Amino acid sequence: MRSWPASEVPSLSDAGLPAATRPLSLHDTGTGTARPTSPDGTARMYVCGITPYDATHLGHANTYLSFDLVNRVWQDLGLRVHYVQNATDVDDPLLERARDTGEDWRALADREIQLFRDDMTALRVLPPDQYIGAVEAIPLIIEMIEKLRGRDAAYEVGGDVYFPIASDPAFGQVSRLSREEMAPLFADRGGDPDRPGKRDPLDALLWMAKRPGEPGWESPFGEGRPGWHVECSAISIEYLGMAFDVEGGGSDLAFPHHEMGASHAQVATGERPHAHAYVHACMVGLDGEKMSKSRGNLVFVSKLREAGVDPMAIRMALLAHHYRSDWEWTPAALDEANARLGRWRAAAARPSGPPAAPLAAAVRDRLAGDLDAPGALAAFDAWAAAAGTDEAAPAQARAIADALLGVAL
Ligand SMILES: Nc1ncnc2c1ncn2[C@@H]1O[C@H](COS(=O)(=O)NC(=O)[C@@H](N)CS)[C@@H](O)[C@H]1O
Ligand SMILES: [Zn+2]
Repeated sequence: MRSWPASEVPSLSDAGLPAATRPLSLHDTGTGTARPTSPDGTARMYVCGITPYDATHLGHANTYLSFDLVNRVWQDLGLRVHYVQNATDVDDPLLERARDTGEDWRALADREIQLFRDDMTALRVLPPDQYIGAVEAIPLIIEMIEKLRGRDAAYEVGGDVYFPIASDPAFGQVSRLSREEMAPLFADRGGDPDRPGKRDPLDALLWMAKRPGEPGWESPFGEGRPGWHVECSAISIEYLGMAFDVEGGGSDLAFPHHEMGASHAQVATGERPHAHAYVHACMVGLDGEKMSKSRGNLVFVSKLREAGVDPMAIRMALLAHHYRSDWEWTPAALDEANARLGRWRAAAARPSGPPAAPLAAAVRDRLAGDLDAPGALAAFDAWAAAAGTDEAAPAQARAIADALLGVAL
């Protein structure tokens, strides 16, 4: 599937600034600590994409923006980044929405994915090298399920195929949750713990036999459609291989999605780990609840853009929060971001300013420490508020805002 146009990432050394040196440290859910990412030459990242309906709300945007910072910091360190993202363009919630609205599920997915591409482009989120839909990945998914069957790590219940978590001794090492904590989350997030005939309530669906009125694809285990988690296992391994650097998503993906996906990948390949770090971004809320389709408390990037809001102000409003601390959206956030953007643009339009090398060092230092974007914004505030006579500084400051924060001044 087509991704979206990439905005140019300026090289800070071309702008006359020193090279970055501090490696990026990210909080890894699997170990509960922030650890330096140590890609060998090419940094490999898989970020779970949208299920294409209700795109792109500010929660989605906040998550993709967080991993855009990872991409930019790695590029600033001189690393090549291999970035892969999926789109879950066939799955229960999508088919339900299409049924509710009477729209063809493919048309719904296509329209929402295009909206997502436009919003990501406006927010200057760099595109993945491969943007892969679940439907186009079905041959890969079937291959992975065959591998699991070959390792006796798949079994049938009523025509559907399940993954036995007992086949993975390391199950639980991504989320580090107890079984008591896993059970309710599994039920809440698409699982079917109470289905009779399963060996373990937490066993996850790999392939669902075709239901009447639903799409289905041929497979060696009957006509049907893929389960959710196996889609990201199959796509991530196909394009990145095992032991890639970062698997990313919002915190609601740690369990079951990333746990299960890692388990499928590790059992199917017999290799470990699936990813070196599992990185999870916070939940953005509105009116006291996590912004989510089911609650309908959504603020859409496209609606703000239609209302004439500068996408750079939206980006700055999101960057004002640490990527791992849940927060609530308020209209005031946009006013503050607009004012801040105005101050930065005025400062970067001056004929001279304070030297920019210390600014580059401060922004890099803050971002390298588990993406402290609020700290990086504060460093830029300080530069913008100070006077100086360095005539190269304003252009260098613009390059710093663009390359590291994705903000076009
Ligand atoms: N309120 C929210 N705040 C922050 N991130 C959110 C919020 N709601 C959803 N997300 C994140 O946005 C991304 C897309 O969510 S989604 O559209 O539901 N799609 C999926 O989770 C699957 N297609 C992943 S394979 C996920 O990483 C999810 O964690
Ligand atoms: Zn995923």
